[in-house]
Order: sequence, then C-alpha cells, then structure tokens
Amino acid sequence: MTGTEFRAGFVSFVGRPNVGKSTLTNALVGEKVAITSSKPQTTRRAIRGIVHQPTGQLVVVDTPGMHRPRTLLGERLNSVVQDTLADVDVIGFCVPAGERIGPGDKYINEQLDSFPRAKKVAIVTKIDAAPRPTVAEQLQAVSELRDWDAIIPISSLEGIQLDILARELIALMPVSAPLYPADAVTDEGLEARVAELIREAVLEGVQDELPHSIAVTVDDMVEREDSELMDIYANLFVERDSQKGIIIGHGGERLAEVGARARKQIEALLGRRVYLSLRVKVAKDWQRDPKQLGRLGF
Ligand SMILES: Nc1nc2c(ncn2[C@@H]2O[C@H](COP(=O)(O)OP(=O)(O)OP(=O)(O)O)[C@@H](O)[C@H]2O)c(=O)[nH]1
Repeated sequence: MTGTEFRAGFVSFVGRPNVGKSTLTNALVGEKVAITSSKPQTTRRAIRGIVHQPTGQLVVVDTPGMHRPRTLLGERLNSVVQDTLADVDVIGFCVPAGERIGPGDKYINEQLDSFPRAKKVAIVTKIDAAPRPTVAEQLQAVSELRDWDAIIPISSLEGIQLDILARELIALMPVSAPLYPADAVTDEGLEARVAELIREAVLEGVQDELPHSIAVTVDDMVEREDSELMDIYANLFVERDSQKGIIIGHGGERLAEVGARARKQIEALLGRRVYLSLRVKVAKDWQRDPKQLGRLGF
C-alpha cells in the first residue's frame, strides 16, 4: 500500500457535553451544519458533515453527548450514540485542555472499549483557552487513558491544528473511493437543518431548565410564485404551559426576537429571503412519551 491512495470513511467525535464537538465539526467542514450552544447537550441527531481533501474524504457523524440516561429522551440519545459508533472507522475522543479529566471522561473512555473496530484518536480541544503548561499536562493525562492511534491538540475557534487533525484522521481511514460527491457538505435534509437553526435561536438566552424541553418541527417550506421569498412554517414545542409564556415573552417580544435571529441564519443557509411563521405549542411531557418522541422525529 502506498501513502498516495485515496482514503474515505466515517469519524465520530465523542465526549462530555460542551467539550466542543459541534464546533469542531463545523470548523472542519467549513460550513454551519451542527448547531452549537453554550448550553450542554444541544445536539440530538447524528448530523453528517463531509470534509473534502485531496488525499481523502471524512464523513463526520456528530453524536449527542454520552451521559447516563435519566429520561426516555436520554435513553434514545444514548442508543443513537451506540448505533453510530458501531459503524464508524475512527472515534475522536474530545476533552478540553483546561478541565481536568474527571469521572465523566473516564466513563466515556471506558465505553470506547465496546467499539474495537474503530481506531481511537484523542483530541484535546480549546487549547486557545488554556496556558501552554496546562495543555502539556492534559496531553500527558490523556495519553495515560489508553493506547491512542493519535493524540492531537486543537482549537476550533482559532483554527489551530485543524488541518493536521484532518490529515491524521484521513490517514487512519480505509482506502476507498470517495463516499460522497465533491460538492456535498451534509446529507441531512434541508428541513432538518432549518429546524436545528430555529432551535439554536430559541436556545440563545433561555433559562437552564428549558433547553431539553424544546423541540422544533418544520411543517412546510413553500416557494412563493412571482417572488424570491420562501415561506417556512415551523412549530416550536415545549412541555408545559408555563414554558410557552417564557418562550413567547411580553407581548410576543421574545418570540419575535427568536424569529428574527433564526430567519437571518436560514436566509444565509438558503441564499434567499424567508418569511418565517413560528407557532409555539405545548406537547405535555414529550420527552417521556414514546408516541410524541416519534412524532417529533426522535
Ligand atoms: N475557547 C474555545 N471555546 C470553544 C472551542 N470550541 C468550542 N468552544 C465553545 O465551547 C462551547 C460548547 O461547544 P459545542 O461545540 O456546542 O460543544 P459540544 O461538545 O458539541 O456540546 P453538546 O452538543 O452539548 O454535546 C461553546 O460555547 C463553544 O463556543 C475552542 O476551540 N475554543
């Protein structure tokens, strides 16, 4: 085998909530595909971003944070993670440079033993936010967790070592023809991406207990005749009446802000002007109800 053969395969980034997995996916792919938020556990779906390089192709499968399940939604999320990881060629285990390795990281690291097929790479994230000696200590601590195929320190925000990470990941992929056409960025449907952008806009500036109670569905996306406008009809589900009030705000002010924020992102994604109709609905305890979970796409 020579080093010049084209390689392609699947990689998934795992790690505690908030360690920077979505931001890394976006930085590698170079276009906004996974939502990011300063609130933990905002990723719910396996979203694929595709990284194209002359030497190969990386299909990034973004998984929700692994954690011990507390609700039915939590269990479903974990089973998504299990199914995803059983299939990938490389697992990238993310830990932030500035936080000591704790029980959560160790738990996830131990879970990786269940996926012997995948090569395992440790990614020390957010190195821009930690002093150099701390980064060095973290690299040492991570190296003691297991025998990694590679250990790579990066910063997604500052774009440090992302090219090296991409190259290393591609080198670990099997020799293969490209899996996707060269212009593909993600295979997730447009409606799902629009729904994620709306959810991201809602999550900005809400109270801590709310994020897990919010789900978004897009009912319809309709191109207007004789106008470049696209009409988008979306529903925003919360679990309780009291949450409905919080989302809508005084005189609908908060909802209007959310709509404006989401619309800007959606227009950037679609490259056209958008009319966004957002309706807030209550789906009581949807996280614990299998029927409602199904309806909301989980
Ligand atoms: N300083 C710094 N912050 C970062 C970097 N990467 C991500 N962050 C921040 O860390 C927070 C969490 O990032 P996410 O990418 O949403 O984390 P995640 O691991 O996908 O989180 P979940 O979806 O909750 O599992 C956000 O506020 C990011 O801006 C980085 O390279 N440097």
